Formats: sequence, C-alpha cells, structure tokens
Amino acid sequence: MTAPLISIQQVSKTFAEQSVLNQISLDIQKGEVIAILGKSGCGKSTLLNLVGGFEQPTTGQIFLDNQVVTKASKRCIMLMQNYGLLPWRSVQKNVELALEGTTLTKLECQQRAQQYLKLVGLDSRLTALPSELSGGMQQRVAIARALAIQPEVILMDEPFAALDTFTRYYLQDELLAIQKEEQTTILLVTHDIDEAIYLADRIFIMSPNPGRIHRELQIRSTKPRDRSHSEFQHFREVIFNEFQFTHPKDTIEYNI
Ligand SMILES: Nc1ncnc2c1ncn2[C@@H]1O[C@H](COP(=O)(O)OP(=O)(O)OP(=O)(O)O)[C@@H](O)[C@H]1O
Repeated sequence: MTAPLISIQQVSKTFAEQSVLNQISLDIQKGEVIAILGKSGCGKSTLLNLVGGFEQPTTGQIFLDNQVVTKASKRCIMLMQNYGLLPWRSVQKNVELALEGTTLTKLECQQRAQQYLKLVGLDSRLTALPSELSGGMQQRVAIARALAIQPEVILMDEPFAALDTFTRYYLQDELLAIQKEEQTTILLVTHDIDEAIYLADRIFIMSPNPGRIHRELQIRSTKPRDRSHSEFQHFREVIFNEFQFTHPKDTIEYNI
C-alpha cells in the first residue's frame, strides 16, 4: 500500500479542562472518501479543524503528504456548514475570491468560477448577492467555491444538511463524479447515515466523552450505489444498531 495522504497519529485535543478527542489514529489514502458519524458533541468538527490546520492537537500529530500540518493551506479546503460567503460580493465574485493568489489569470478565474457554478446549477445567478438566494443555493455556491480551487483534500462539515432531498441527491452524485475524475480525497462529517453509506469508502463511527473512534466500516461496492440494494440496507442496519436506533420487535406497540 502507498503512503497515506493524511495520517492522523495519536491525536488528542483538550479545550480548557475538557478532553474532546482522545488518541485518534487514522490513515487516509489519496482519493478516499471518509465519512465520520457520531452523536452531537463527540468531536467530529474538532477533528476536521485539526486536519485543516485551523486548530492544533494537544498531543499527537497530523501529516498531509508526509508534512506536519501546522496551518491551513489551499491543498486542504474546508467546506463550512454556514457557507462562509461574503454578503457584499456576487455569487461569481465569491467563487473567484477563492482563486485569488493562484497562478490563474483573471480571465481563467472567471471561467473556472463559471464552470463550477454551472455544475451546481447556478449559472443563471452569477450576479446575484448571497442574500438573494435560498439557503440551499448559498450552500451550492460554497460547494462550487471549494471545488473550483481543485484542492487535494476537501473537508466537509455537514455540506448538504440544508438542502432539499433532490438537490442533495443531485449534488452527492456530482461530487462523486468530480471526486472520481480528480481523485480528490474527502473527509466528510455528517449526521445523515444514508449520505455516509452512499458516498464513503470507509465510515468511522465516533463515541463521545472524550471523542474516539469506536468502529470502522469499509464499503467496497462500486459507486454510484443503489440506495435500495440489500448491501445498503445491511450497512444502514449495522449503523442503526451502533446508535441503538433499532428496537426489539416484540417491544414495539402499534396503536391503530
Ligand atoms: N474552540 C473551542 N473551545 C472550547 N470548546 C470547544 C471548542 N470547539 C469545540 N469545543 C467543544 O468540544 C466539544 C466537541 O465539539 P465539536 O463541535 O467538535 O463536536 P461535533 O461532534 O462536531 O458536534 P455537532 O455534531 O453538534 O456539530 C463540544 O463540547 C464543544 O463545546
């Protein structure tokens, strides 16, 4: 096996007196899609922040391409829950902004921005301000902006949570197509079990207090996956059991 693109080595994180992450170790290969599932507060976002270089581990180290992560870089982009768009800039300018400081010319930046905005279905809203768009559309701008940078790693914190089901399915498929073509490595935090099974090569289930990796599931079936396939149902059941969402059949009461 080749050297991992991301190597998280015995990482712990403490905020004030609170131990948030404890001894997380995880290697991620280039081109893998990794989903992190876990109850609220178990440290998922903290783990993404550490990988992105926005926070530093209390102990342990994180390597990106064999180099210790000490600060944020454009090789590893975070796609935020709250979009992070500049309200005074148009949709197109918000995407172009992310390309400033690269080797692209102004014209290339404009073309690249338009290309990715078209991909997320917003080519007719290039001049709109973020406030003129729905929450779901704003998230699509944020997705276009992250993809336009063509980073090696995209960190996603609940990227599709604000979207309606159809837009979410559409963007999940688009993301997979781009990810396959560009071999982007994706680390995805989600509360959506189906999204994790649909997108991920491996799913890590975290447990809280302090946050640690409780279980790893590998999903080998080819993508795009059939949500109604028996293997999909199998993983759904395994994960539901982990979170104890299932009830023994004989205790269920039906009131008709
Ligand atoms: N910068 C910070 N300073 C202090 N405490 C923090 C900081 N960031 C996170 N925490 C704490 O760390 C714990 C884990 O937070 P985190 O956001 O990583 O969890 P999460 O699993 O992503 O939660 P959710 O699913 O609700 O987004 C929480 O108790 C939170 O209050």
